Amino acid sequence: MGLLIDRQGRAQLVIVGDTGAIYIPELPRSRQGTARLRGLRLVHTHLADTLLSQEDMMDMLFLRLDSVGVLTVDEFGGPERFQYAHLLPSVVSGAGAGEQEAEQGGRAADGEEGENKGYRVFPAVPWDRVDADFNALTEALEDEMARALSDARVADGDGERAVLVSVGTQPRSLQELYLDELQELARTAGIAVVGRIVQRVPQVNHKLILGKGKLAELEVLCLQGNAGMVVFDGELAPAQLRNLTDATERKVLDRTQLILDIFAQHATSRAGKLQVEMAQLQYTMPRLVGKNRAMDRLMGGIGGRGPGETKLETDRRKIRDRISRIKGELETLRRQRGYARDRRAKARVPVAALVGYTNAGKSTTLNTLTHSDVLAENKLFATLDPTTRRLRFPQERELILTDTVGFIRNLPKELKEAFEATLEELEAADLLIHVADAGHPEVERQIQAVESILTDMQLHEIPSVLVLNKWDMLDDEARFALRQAHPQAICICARTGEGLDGLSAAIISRIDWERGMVVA
Ligand SMILES: Nc1nc2c(ncn2[C@@H]2O[C@H](COP(=O)(O)OP(=O)(O)OP(=O)(O)O)[C@@H](O)[C@H]2O)c(=O)[nH]1
Ligand SMILES: [Mg+2]
Repeated sequence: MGLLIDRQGRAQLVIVGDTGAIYIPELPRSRQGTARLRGLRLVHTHLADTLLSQEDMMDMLFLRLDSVGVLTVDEFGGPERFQYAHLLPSVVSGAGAGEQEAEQGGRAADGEEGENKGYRVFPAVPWDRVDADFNALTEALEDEMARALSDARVADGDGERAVLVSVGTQPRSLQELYLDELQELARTAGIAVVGRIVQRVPQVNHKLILGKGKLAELEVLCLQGNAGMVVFDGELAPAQLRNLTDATERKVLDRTQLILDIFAQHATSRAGKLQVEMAQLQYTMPRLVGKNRAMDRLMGGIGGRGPGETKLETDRRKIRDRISRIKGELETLRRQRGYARDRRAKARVPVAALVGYTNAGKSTTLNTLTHSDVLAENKLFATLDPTTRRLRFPQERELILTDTVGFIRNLPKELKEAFEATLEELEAADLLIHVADAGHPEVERQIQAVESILTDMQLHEIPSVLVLNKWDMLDDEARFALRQAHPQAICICARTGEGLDGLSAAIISRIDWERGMVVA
């Protein structure tokens, strides 16, 4: 038997179960999102002499109960011992706090094992010696939660707050690296990350991705960091997105949606906006079934970016129409760009294109080389539209330098298609200047990712120069190692302009100025 008791001490619900369990019906959604407790505590009986179980803890977590208590019953139905537990307001630090398996009933009572899971379990006492003021306890808890919350607000502004999750078959260390990148993406999108979960599994659970234990851990992190959003690394299938949204009662995003969101924020030109809208529509359409609050965001939530809220109500047919109209318009823009390219080709002005991982310093390099003022900032995908500048060398030599959208590993397929027109600029290039961020811990992996994308796009035959940028961030040892690994590379500091003479010389020497073509 179980009672759900409100803060005035009134029983709101009486639940009668069988010998093994009670089933708590779906409760109305909690007030004011995630910061507060539900205002109900559960007291229930265990017919055997077992104390609070893992199941009880999960109920407390998922329902955000003020507390959960158990009363054990002897063979004659008389009360014996009472034990209770409540959630902890402190922010659980670090990921993977709970690798522990589900505990069996009774064990939770011993020791403070629950501490790092975000709840506290009190020792059992005889039922007539219970001495706890549940209201005072709850009040103190909510106070502390509110305080932790406002501290966090001060620390990271008022953006949305999210917990990042990676579940996969890859080694944990690799998943951590991917999460680092996801965290950078989140930062760029204006989302504060309040927790991370990494789990290595032999096989990913198709329905929910996360097992029940991890889902509980996620709930703890969200609750304590007051996160209204969960971001998964990788792509979620439509059904997974729905299941996770239901299970967590929070907005659920995957990496692709996050990238699309950033693109939507950064798109400025007509073509850029259309391309992003098309990618969003293509990715969103199969995910439109059912109610998913992630769509609020995806479909133009904050600040009205993206295709806009009203489109949410439109049916698939309209979306399909919209996609084909956008395709038409993009085709026109693409043709116009083609003409411009043809003119340049006729004039025999050689073209060099800056390519590279996002945030490597492509725009900064363009700025310093051509004394321009293109937007360069410490954000991923700051540049979406190709920008061209003329670059003059001595002896009347001149070339066109193009800045392009950055690459990222596992570039979502929808984006690749949508940005085809932009990336077409690259096909016409005589020389690719591959800018890499030498100061990034993952520089080698990023260089490889860029090279494999170039191969994918069949651009690997275009001559290229590797540029190791942000050289200023390295110590001598790191410089030596990188030089060894890439003897042909040109080391520069685009911010100060150091090494750019070397880059100019390399560009000049790679281009056949008589024919406007590159020396093979
Ligand atoms: N320390 C250091 N930072 C640099 C250097 N060059 C660029 N940066 C910084 O790196 C960040 C990214 O530079 P961008 O030029 O915007 O990079 P990008 O490759 O155009 O990036 P996206 O367009 O976002 O893909 C900025 O904060 C720059 O100030 C450098 O030589 N040294
Ligand atoms: Mg840029």
